[in-house]
Amino acid sequence: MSDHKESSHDEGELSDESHKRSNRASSSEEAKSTSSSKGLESKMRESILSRLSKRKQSESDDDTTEQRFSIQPKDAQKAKEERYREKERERRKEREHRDDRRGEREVETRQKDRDFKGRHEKPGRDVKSHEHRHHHHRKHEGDQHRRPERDRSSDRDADKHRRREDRNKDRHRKSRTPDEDQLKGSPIKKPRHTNNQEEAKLFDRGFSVLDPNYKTKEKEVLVVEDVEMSPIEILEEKDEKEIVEVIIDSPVGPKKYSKFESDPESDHDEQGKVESENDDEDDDVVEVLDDPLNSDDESDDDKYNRTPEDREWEDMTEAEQRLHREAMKKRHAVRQKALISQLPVFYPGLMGCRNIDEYECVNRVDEGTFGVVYRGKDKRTDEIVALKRLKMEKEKEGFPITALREINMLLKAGNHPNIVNVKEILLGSNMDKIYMAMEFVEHDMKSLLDTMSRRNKRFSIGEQKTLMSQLLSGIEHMHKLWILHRDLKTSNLLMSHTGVLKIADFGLAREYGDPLRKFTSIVVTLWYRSPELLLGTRLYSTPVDMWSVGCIMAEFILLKPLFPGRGELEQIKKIFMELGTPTEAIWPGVTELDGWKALTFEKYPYNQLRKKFLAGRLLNDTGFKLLNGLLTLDPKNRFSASQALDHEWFTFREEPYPVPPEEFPTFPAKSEQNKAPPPAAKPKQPENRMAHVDPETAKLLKQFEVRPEQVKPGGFSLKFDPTRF
Ligand SMILES: Nc1ncnc2c1ncn2[C@@H]1O[C@H](COP(=O)(O)OP(=O)(O)OP(=O)(O)O)[C@@H](O)[C@H]1O
Repeated sequence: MSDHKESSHDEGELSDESHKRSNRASSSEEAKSTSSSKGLESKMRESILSRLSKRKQSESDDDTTEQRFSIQPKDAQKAKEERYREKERERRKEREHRDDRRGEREVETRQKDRDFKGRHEKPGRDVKSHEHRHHHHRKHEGDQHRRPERDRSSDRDADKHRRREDRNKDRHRKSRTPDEDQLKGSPIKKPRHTNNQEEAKLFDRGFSVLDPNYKTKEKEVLVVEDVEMSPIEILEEKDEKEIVEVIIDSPVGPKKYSKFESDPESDHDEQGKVESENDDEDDDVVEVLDDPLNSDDESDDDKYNRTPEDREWEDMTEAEQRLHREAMKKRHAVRQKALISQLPVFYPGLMGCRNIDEYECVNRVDEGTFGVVYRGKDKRTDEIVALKRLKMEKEKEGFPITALREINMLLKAGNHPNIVNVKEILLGSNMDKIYMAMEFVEHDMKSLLDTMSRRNKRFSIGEQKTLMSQLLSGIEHMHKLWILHRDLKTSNLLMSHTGVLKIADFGLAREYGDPLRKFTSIVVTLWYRSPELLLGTRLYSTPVDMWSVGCIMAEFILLKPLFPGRGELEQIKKIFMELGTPTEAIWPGVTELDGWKALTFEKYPYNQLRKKFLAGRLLNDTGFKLLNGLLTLDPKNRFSASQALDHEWFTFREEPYPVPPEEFPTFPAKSEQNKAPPPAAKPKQPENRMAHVDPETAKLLKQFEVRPEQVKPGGFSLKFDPTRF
C-alpha cells in the first residue's frame, strides 16, 4: 500500500516537474529568440516550441489523473521493480535467519504429521478421503479469519519452512530451460507489467481467507488482464461446489436408491465422521495433513497451485496474483470433471426414491384406467401398503401428466384422515416404472355396496351420516387447498376395516384458482358428472365435485347408481327426468351453455326425486333436503362442502345419530384376496338342508341317523333345491 502511495506521489511530482521544465525551456527559448536576429529559422523554431509548450500545458491540466495512474515510462517502472526486488531480498534474508532456528522443530512436527496421516488414510480410499479432507480444508480457509492469532502464527512458521525448502528446489531447477518448465505445466514467462490503479483495488480488499500454503515464485513475471475477480470470490465459489460434492458422495448409486441401504458407503461415512471429529478437535493437524508440501512426491504443478497467504498476496505483483487465480480455476475445473465422472447416472427429480425391490408383492388388488394396484409388504418393516403402478406406456412424450398431478395433489392434500395418504414414490428396477406407495385401505366403496346389495343389506341412517360427514370433510379439506378432484365416484372411495372413509385416485385432480380458468369439460365418470359439465361448460369449479357427492349420497342409500346413463345425452335426460328440466328461472344462464343451445330437451316436471326418497322412506325430510341441496341443477346454488357439513342432518338434534366409525360392520375385503369369492362359493350350510327335504324323508333320515348331505344319488332321491346351496 505504501508502495502504491509513494509511486503515485512520485508520479504526480514527476509530471509536475516535467511540466515546469517544459515551461522553463520555452521561456528561455523565447528570450533567446527576441534578443537574436529575427531570422526566419529562429522564428520558426520559436513558433514550434511555443505550440509544443502550450499543448503540454493543456495535457497536464486536463489529464492529471490519467497521468498519475497510467502506464509509466520504462524507467519509472524499472525503478519500482528494482525497489520491490530489493525488499524481497531483505525479507528473504530475514526469513532464512528465523527459519534456521526453527528448522529442527519443524522437521519433528512434519514427522508427526506423516505418522498421523499414515494412521488415518485407508488404502483404496485415497481419492475420496483426499476430497473429504480438502473440503474441510477449504472450510477452514473460509473460517480462518475467525481463528486465534496463535494458530495463524504457527501456520506461518510452518509455511516459512516450506518456502525455504522450496527455494532449495528452485536452485536445482535454475538450470532448466523454459521449455522444460512449460512441459511441466509452469507458467510462461512474460514481461513484467504493473498497473497501480488495479493494484490499489486489490489491496483494498481483505485477504484474510487466503491459504497459508503459498510458496512465492520470485522467478515468474506475468501480465495482469483481469483484476476484478479476487481470490476470495474463487474460494467462495469453490466452497459452494465442494459442499455439493460431499452431498453427492452419499449412498446413492446406480443400483441402490434407498436411504435405508446399508452398504459399504456407510463405512465411508464413518470415516468422514472420524475426520470431521478430528477437524473439530484439532484444526492444525488436518491442515498439515492436507499440505502436499509435506509429501515427498510433490510435483511442480502442486507448487503453483497454492493459494498465497494474505501477507504474501500483498507483496505479489498483479501478474503473480493473476497466475494464482488462473491456476486455482484450472485446478478446480479438473477436480470438478474428475468428480463428475465418478457420479452415477441419475434423474435428479427421482434421486432419493427407493426401489420397488424394497417391497414384496402380496397380491394384485385391481387395475384401473391409470394404473394397476398391488398389495405390497415393506421388506424392512412388514408394513402393508397399496402400490399403484402408474401407467407409463400410454405416455409417449415423457412422464405422464396425470401421474404427476396425482402425485402432486395427493402429496398436497393427503395429510387428512379422509384422504388416502401417500407414503412414498418408488422407482421400478429399470427406472421405467413409477409406483406410488399409499396406506392400504381394505375396501373400495363400490365393491362394498355391490356386496351389500347382493346380500340385501343396507347402511343404517346413522352409518350413512357417518360416511357422508367423512366424505364431506375430506372434500372440504381438498377444496380449501384449491384442489378439484374431478373424479369422485364410489369406486374411488375406500373404506378401512375400522370404518374410515378415504378419498383416493387423484389422477384427474387439478388445482383451480380465482378467477377460474377454462378446463376441459370431459371430466368425471359419466354417472357422476354434473349437468353443467354435460352441457359443455369449461368454466367450472368445486360444484362439479359437489354434484358427484350428491350422486354418491344417493348411492349409499340405494346401493346402486342414481343416474346410470349410457351416453351423455341419456345422462342429461335422466337427470332432467328426476329433477325437472331447468329454466332460466331455476338455473340462470343455462340457456347460454353450448349443450343447451345445441339440443332440445323435453320438459320434465320439477323434482321427482322427493317422491323416490321420501315416499320410499329411504330418507327423512332433513336428509332429503341435504340430498336436494347437493343435487341442485344450478351450480351457484348447489351446497358447498362446508354448507353440507353444517347441515342439520348431521347435528345431534335428530335421531338416529351418526355411528362412530369403529362400530361399522366389518366385511371381507376383496382387496385382501386375489378376487372376492363369488357368491356360489359360500360355505355349505347343512342344517338348512333339512328344511328342503319333505317331512316323510326327513323322518326316515332321522330314524337312520343320516344327514341329507350324506345321501348319494342312486338308492333314493332327495327333493331339495340345489340352487339354494
Ligand atoms: N390405497 C389403496 N388401498 C387399497 N386399495 C386401493 C388403494 N388405492 C386404490 N385401490 C384399489 O385399486 C383400484 C384402482 O385404483 P385407482 O382408482 O386409484 O386407479 P385408477 O387407475 O385411477 O382407477 P380409475 O379407473 O377408477 O380411474 C381402486 O378401485 C381400489 O380398489
